[in-house]
Amino acid sequence: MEERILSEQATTEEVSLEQSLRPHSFHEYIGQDHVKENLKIFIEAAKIRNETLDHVLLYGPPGLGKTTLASIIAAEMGGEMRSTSGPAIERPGDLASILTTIRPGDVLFIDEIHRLSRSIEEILYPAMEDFCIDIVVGKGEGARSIRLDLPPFTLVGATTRAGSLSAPLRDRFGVLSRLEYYTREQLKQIILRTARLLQTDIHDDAASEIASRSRGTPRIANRLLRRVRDFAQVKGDGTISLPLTMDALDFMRVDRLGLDHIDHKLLKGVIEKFNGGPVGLETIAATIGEEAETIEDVYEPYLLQIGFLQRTPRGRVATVSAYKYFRMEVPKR
Ligand SMILES: Nc1ncnc2c1ncn2[C@@H]1O[C@H](COP(=O)(O)OP(=O)(O)OP(=O)(O)O)[C@@H](O)[C@H]1O
Repeated sequence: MEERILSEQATTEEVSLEQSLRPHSFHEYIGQDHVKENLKIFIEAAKIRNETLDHVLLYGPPGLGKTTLASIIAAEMGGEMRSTSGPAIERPGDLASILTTIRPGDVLFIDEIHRLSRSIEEILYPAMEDFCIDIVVGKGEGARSIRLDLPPFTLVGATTRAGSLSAPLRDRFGVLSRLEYYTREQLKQIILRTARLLQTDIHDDAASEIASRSRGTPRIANRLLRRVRDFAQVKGDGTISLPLTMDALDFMRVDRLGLDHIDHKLLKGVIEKFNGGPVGLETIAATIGEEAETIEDVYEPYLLQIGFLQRTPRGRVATVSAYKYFRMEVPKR
């Protein structure tokens, strides 16, 4: 997959930067009101009962703030967050060594939890239900299983694919919260907040423009803001104005809806080569030279969200809105 300014995934350089931009409380965390209000009630109830919060599964596209929310949950519960991810836990020992460092009230955050192997999942079940794990020590005939008690903790799992989670694992979460794409106004607030933290002057209309092109995703909003800030520093006086923002984003080939050349290629491919569809995912993948899975996970969700593409049992279909956006004549179907 080629480097993409609009990628929802964090780049290596962004990981530590994002840490410093992360909101630390529900108050600072913009949007996702429904999820926040629910969590606040559950956290308060758990505190009244002097218990840990039930395990939480956060799901939704990348970059919408799942890790941030997990760290806020930990802070609100007065614990620490230990982070790991599905692919990082290869052997039972990997999981056991994290679980045994947990202290009462901590949050164990497992990103990409749908990628845990079955054998690891099975160790997790008693850990989630009864706060204990069974580990095998020794080998061969001398091997025996010992039970270790764990302090009460909250598991926060994050996934972009809730449907890929096994049913027994999904059933062990007491709270399931779906994160939604952010509105333009919410993204604008996030951009203004980040600009303040980066000590950058930005005009209100410029923040709105970046918000419109951020695909409903805070990670992209913050990234575009930083790139536009580079332009402002090199080509202007450091202040982010609307004309400068438009020039910078056009130069980066991010259009007014936050679509780039790959989205254009995909949509125009469906329209021009397949008369608007329906066309199968594999065929689209072959036409634009991307993996089917990448299209499904990375490119398509936003195009579905803005109503440019539809999923039908016979394949993907370009909508009338997509035709109109590209000023193309809508065929009679
Ligand atoms: N609601 C929000 N308010 C302000 N900033 C946010 C919000 N949500 C996310 N951000 C910012 O967006 C960036 C990405 O968020 P985060 O890492 O939590 O996303 P994520 O959903 O966990 O992504 P991934 O699953 O790909 O790791 C962070 O730097 C954070 O500062």
